[in-house]
Amino acid sequence: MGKQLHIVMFPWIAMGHMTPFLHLSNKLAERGHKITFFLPNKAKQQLQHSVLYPSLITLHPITIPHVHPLPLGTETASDIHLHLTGHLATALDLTRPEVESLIKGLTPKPHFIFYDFAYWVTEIATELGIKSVHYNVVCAASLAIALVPDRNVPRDRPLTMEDNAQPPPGYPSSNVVFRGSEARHMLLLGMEFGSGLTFYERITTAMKLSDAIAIRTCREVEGNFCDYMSAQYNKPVFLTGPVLPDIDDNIPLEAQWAEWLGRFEPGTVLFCAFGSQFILEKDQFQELVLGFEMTKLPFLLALKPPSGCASIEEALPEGFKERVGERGVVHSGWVQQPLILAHPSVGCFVNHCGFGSMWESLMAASQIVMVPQLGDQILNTRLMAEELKVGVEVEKAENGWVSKESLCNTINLVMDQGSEVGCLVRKNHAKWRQIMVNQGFMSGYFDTFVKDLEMIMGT
Ligand SMILES: O=c1ccn([C@@H]2O[C@H](COP(=O)(O)OP(=O)(O)O[C@H]3OC[C@@H](O)[C@H](O)[C@H]3O)[C@@H](O)[C@H]2O)c(=O)[nH]1
Repeated sequence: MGKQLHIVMFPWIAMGHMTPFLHLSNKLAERGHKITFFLPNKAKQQLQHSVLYPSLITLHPITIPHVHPLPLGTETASDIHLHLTGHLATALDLTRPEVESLIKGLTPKPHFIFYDFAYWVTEIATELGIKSVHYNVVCAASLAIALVPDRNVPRDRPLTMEDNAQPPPGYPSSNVVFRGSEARHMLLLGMEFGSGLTFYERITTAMKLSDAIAIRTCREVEGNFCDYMSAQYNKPVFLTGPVLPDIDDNIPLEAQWAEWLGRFEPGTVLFCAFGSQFILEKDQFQELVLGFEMTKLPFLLALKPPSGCASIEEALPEGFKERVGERGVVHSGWVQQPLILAHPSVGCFVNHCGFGSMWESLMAASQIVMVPQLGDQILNTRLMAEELKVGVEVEKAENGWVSKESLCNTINLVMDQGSEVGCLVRKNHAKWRQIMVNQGFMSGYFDTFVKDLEMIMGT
């Protein structure tokens, strides 16, 4: 090993950001590097068990100040409704004095600070002679389409749908784009996100001030978007690869799922999960579960209770349980998604194409059906469905509604052994999976990433 690096991690205070930053920390610690990770206290309790190298990784709690109108005790994005998130960014900015004094007190002096939303840590880093790396946990395509200097986001008026209709000049794809009313997902760019600055200003400033941009992706999948980012910001773009946690052979799949999945033939079960964040509306939730019922295939759905419902039971359509019997399970708790995907009975993964699930679906053997909900998930889906052609996106109505027929037809299309589309995505998926599971693929990315860091350390 070369020199031991000391790296400060300071991700945006949302589980979808802190978790991949911690996966990255584990990979760096695996190679002997030291990590100091700043995060709110509750998140520390939740993530502590995922620290694989406690002697090298220190989770350091920081206090999130109270900001009106956030509920008292708010610490992360999971504590609040999406529309309040901008105020949480104000709270993040108010941690600056604490973060600054913590960084100044660290020994040995850190070599790097990895951050994403806290653009101001770059000023602290520069003053102390520390390099700053803007680490991105979403696909390069979503950065390239939305968060580059050449995107025109007016300051003097609200952003409109027309502003969002076209990708920025030189954007390298006509497939990985928003279509029609999906452009509404870009309206966030012009919204205030923390006191006195928009989301667009926050993130583009954060990237401009960095010594390097790092992205959790790989060149094989997103090389053209990474090159575009590098040209837009005129700085190096380092890739970590997907950084998926290794499956721990000592932790088996929970017995209830192993037993239930074991009842079915290989490749016949539908598994569905929509990530850690998104909550469906009740009518859409019911429509989707009816779509699974229509397929006549066995299914395991790991879904949160829909909006306004305290439990899954109360949300299920009338007579649903009696009709599907033992063939279908709708579960509201957390399941071990990677282990379920590795089970031979699972034949199709219906998912929201969050960035973590996207990589996990590529690594799994099952067919892929995608129902994206949020902006970056739509672009991930287009990458998978239109560029790599490894899965199929369920067709939505213009207002975003997914009908049970549309879901059922898409699942049947990929599950039908004789279907042309099913065969094509199966073949392409097998090819990509082969590349990704190849020993050395992930570790090769990581070795290069560490070399990249060492290279800029001396500059
Ligand atoms: O029941 C579950 C659900 C999810 N998971 C795991 O939780 C992770 C979910 O991460 P995803 O990135 O797919 O989705 P999330 O919705 O949680 O993430 C969020 O941040 C990343 C963005 O790309 C997403 O758009 C955003 O929603 C996956 O690693 C998945 O394996 C479980 O282990 N069990």
